[in-house]
Amino acid sequence: MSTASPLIIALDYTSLDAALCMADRLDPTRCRLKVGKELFTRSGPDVLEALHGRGFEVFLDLKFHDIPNTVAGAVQAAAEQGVWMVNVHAAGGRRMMEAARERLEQHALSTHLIAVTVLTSMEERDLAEVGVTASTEQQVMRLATLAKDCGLDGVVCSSMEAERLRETCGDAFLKVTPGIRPATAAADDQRRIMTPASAMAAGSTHLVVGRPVTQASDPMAALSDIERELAQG
Ligand SMILES: O=C(O)c1cc(=O)[nH]c(=O)n1[C@@H]1O[C@H](COP(=O)(O)O)[C@@H](O)[C@H]1O
Repeated sequence: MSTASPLIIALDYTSLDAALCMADRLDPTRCRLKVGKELFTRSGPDVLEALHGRGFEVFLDLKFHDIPNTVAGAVQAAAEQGVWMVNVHAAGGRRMMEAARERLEQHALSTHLIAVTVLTSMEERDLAEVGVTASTEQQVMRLATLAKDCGLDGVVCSSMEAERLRETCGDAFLKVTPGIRPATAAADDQRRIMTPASAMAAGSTHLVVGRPVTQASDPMAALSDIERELAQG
């Protein structure tokens, strides 16, 4: 089932049962789901089959970062399981991203391939500690431009960079933005955050929302609140 909603709900759970319990409270016509490292490492591909069976499109967020041949193989494996979107780390470089994109093309796989730029949990001092002297924005722009040049469909970035990315990379280049927090929600471990409506206004094409929905006492009500905020602009 395809949805026009920009919302991607992060199923960050420790077991398949817990993830499916949440999926059963959500509606595949109103959101997509994201499966990340913890859930996938625990459940394996079963989770993808179960979510696809419930009609959800799935973003498999394993953030591959390895030598080109290994990443190309992993991206192919993900796409062959029918996921809607898969990601790699742009810091893996041109040859890695091109190999992944070419592998999808060779096998006529239509899964969206996007690249993580700078994690939304990172600030400038975190970048400096790993030897990146550029500002966060400069580093995001550098990696996003490289990802676009390698033929990727878009990037994961914070909504704080989405506006400049829209100017540089255009509307069609996907800007998938985590670090989304309704005004009343806690920031948790996120650093570069925005409200859902501001993130869309800034040029995000998709919003990744985890805890503000999955930890809410009524997740569907929390999702409806976000939809209402988005409709009001
Ligand atoms: O690739 C991601 O999805 C991602 C990239 C990033 O820079 N920051 C980030 O938070 N994420 C993911 O987005 C989700 C955010 O969840 P919440 O902070 O609970 O809304 C988590 O599953 C993260 O793994």
